[in-house]
Amino acid sequence: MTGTITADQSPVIVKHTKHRTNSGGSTGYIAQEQNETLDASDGAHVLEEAYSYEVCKEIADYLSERTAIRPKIGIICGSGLGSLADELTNTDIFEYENIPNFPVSTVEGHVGRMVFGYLGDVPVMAMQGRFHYYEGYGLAKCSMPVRVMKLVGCTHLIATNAAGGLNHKFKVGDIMVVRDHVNMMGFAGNSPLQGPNDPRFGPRFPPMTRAYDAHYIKTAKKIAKEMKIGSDVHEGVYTCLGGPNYETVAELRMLKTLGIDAVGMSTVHEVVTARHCDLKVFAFSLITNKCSLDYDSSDDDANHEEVVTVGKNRQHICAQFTRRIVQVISDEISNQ
Ligand SMILES: O=P(O)(O)O[C@H]1O[C@H](CO)[C@@H](O)[C@H]1O
Ligand SMILES: Nc1nc2[nH]cnc2c(=O)[nH]1
Repeated sequence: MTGTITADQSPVIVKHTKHRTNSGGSTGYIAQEQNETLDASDGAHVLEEAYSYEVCKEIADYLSERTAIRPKIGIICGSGLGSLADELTNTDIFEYENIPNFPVSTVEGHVGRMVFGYLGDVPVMAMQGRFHYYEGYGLAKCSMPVRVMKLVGCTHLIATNAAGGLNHKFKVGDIMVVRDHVNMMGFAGNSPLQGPNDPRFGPRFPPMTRAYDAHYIKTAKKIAKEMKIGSDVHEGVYTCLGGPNYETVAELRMLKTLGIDAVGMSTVHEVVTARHCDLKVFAFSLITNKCSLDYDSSDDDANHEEVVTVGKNRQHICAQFTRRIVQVISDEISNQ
């Protein structure tokens, strides 16, 4: 462990930890620098695990060398939506535990594998399982696969998630196309981009005013109409909280007052990372539960079984919806 001094003179501890790597068939360890979070025990900023450009490239190369599929579109499957990846054909599948330096999925409804394959005739790579802050992974680590997607050659990210619906118009099973997000964890000083910036990924201060591509939002709504699910598909603002607990009524009332339509525990940091490295983003939430804004509500308490069950019940619609958006994006990439 080495100490350095930051611009604000607070002590910084850079930890060097060992990371599992099994490239080349043998299991070994490599040292890797870490990014910072606050260590309450001594008041120092302790960098949490960040993946350098070289390590992300190593992971991207590991994947690219083992598949001939060259995706331009990366997909992250939300809770219960992993079956989206089961729709892929001619797949090359990488279990997370076999990818060097990759974390593992620990949440039910997140299988834990990277699937390369074809959705229709479009090559994609899909994360069947994402990483969450509440699993003990820092935001940089949660978002690292987005950088890997970029280095594999993706130009677009489609992020899906399960979320609680705050907007009274939303029903369980509806889809909310994400118009924008409120980065609550960012307000609290936690960002996947914290720490030294590597300009090979993107700029120190990336804009977020157009985080979610307006053209794809419009396209998605058109697709919803064509699929005759227009009344089940909305547009709205998502926020991510740290979890793993669901929200209190007072917290939900506050979020609603802030203009939030759906709340979850993912996606925002992935999108920040994607925009930083200039990926175009389309995201949608499957509304898996209604958020109780009333202490006397007869709604069931939020629970992950319901979240996963609703995901499974709606997997077919979500897969069709995604497939059509992927086709439009792919056609546009081909015509550029
Ligand atoms: O955002 P995804 O991974 O879809 O899942 C959402 O659902 C889980 C809680 O039920 C949390 O992981 C939350 O983030
Ligand atoms: N934070 C949060 N995450 C969710 N994921 C699915 N439903 C919910 C919810 O109600 N709250």
